[in-house]
Amino acid sequence: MEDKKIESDLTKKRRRQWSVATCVVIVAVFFATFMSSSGTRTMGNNSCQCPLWSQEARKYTGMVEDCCCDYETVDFVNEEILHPILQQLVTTPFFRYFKVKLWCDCPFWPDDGMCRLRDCSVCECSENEFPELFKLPIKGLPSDDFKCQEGKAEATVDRTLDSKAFRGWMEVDNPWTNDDETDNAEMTYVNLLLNPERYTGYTGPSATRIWDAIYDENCPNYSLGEICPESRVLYKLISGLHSSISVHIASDYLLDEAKNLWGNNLKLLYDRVLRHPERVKNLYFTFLFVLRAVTKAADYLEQAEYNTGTPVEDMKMQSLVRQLVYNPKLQATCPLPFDEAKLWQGRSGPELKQQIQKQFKNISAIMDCVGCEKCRLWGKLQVLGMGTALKILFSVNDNNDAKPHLQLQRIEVIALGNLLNRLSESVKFVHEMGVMAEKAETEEKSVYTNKIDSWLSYWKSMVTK
Ligand SMILES: Cc1cc2nc3c(=O)[nH]c(=O)nc-3n(C[C@H](O)[C@H](O)[C@H](O)COP(=O)(O)OP(=O)(O)OC[C@H]3O[C@@H](n4cnc5c(N)ncnc54)[C@H](O)[C@@H]3O)c2cc1C
Repeated sequence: MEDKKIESDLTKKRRRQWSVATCVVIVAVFFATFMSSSGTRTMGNNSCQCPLWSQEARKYTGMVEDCCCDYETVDFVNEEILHPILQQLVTTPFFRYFKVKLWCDCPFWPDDGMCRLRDCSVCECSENEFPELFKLPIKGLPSDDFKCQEGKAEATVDRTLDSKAFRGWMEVDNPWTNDDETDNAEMTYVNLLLNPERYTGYTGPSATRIWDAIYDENCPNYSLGEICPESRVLYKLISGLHSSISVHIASDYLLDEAKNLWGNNLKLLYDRVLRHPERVKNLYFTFLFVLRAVTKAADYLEQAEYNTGTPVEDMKMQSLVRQLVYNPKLQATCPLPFDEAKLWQGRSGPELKQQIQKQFKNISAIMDCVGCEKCRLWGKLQVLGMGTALKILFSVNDNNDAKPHLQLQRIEVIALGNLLNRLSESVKFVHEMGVMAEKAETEEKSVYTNKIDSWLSYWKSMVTK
């Protein structure tokens, strides 16, 4: 009898131990899942293996990889010089009107318009603030073609066309992009100030498909040995742009839809960018790359014709351009943000350039598949800006005969200026809010860890009872 009682006590204790152990395992699995819940695809674990670029270093000090300027200097130069100039520059009439083909003629798959918010649609350009020189009759465009936007008529863009090239500006196609920028058919004018790049609610399989296609396009299963510096540059530019878009979503997020309350979403900033140090590094890299293109084209940009018919604004703008491209502080601290001369040196340089140019062109074609009008606008603008930077850096050498070879279109300069501003904003936001976002994340995790610890202690005490 006594033996049976001891045995049943033991069985009960064992059962209790088993159930506690099972709970501990469940908790541990749950905790491990939580800790590793990045939920995001890094370049290291998808089909295109690029592990060389994801070397972890959580502190952003020293030289920006493949660049000639360190993180501290970039932050200083950006906050002291570039950001204030660029913020003013992009509000001028020259830079705020962008000519773009917004129609959704995706060459790869049917558009699936996944836009959830009205903020997805592009706003109309107001007639009276549009520079006179831009105004030309509408040419053969259906005004009621809303098939690729969620918004109603009031959310559509101004269809006024600009078939007249600005004085002093070339009508040349950008070899790095898919759209023919000299073709004014189906082009639309957009006031960028009315259409800020921010959270739009564009998410899910449609958005993922675009990013997947972009990465698959430019990083197609390179084995380790096949990764050349040029392909690495292209990957980093795309990743840096992706980081910048994510930063803008995080910095201007719809916190409360009912109250239409917009603000910072630091959790999103952490999850999508900060917790992946290589994405932050690629953002800085992309910023320096585009900055190098702008300073390399300094003479061209300084001498270009910026007449928009608003003399006071135009003079102010020209002065801002000079301050940007010939800035003595910038020249003293970061004279060569990126050294493009190191690329295309191998014997297969020309073929490689052609191949990478083709890849970038395809990436630019994918922009027509972005299922949210506003995202498509900024995607196209920034890809054109990037294409312009590539054109400046890789079509023109540093010899004295360089100038005659560089031919830029007005919209290329507008895209380049706006892209640099977007990247400058992202770098500033990451620098200013990064520490706070990381701290908030650590605190949240420690609250969670404490909860789990006390839970574990409770169960342990149950076992030993
Ligand atoms: C061209 C374009 C413009 C867009 N513009 C906007 C916009 O203005 N507003 C808006 O709200 N949404 C915009 N989106 C959608 C937005 O970028 C995201 O796709 C969406 O918010 C869903 O995010 P996600 O967390 O699923 O990850 P996504 O940002 O969609 O990323 C997809 C995958 O790519 C990888 N990845 C993420 N970031 C990087 C990086 N920096 N480098 C390398 N790999 C990375 C990750 O593995 C991730 O899972 C745009 C999308 C595209 C394609």
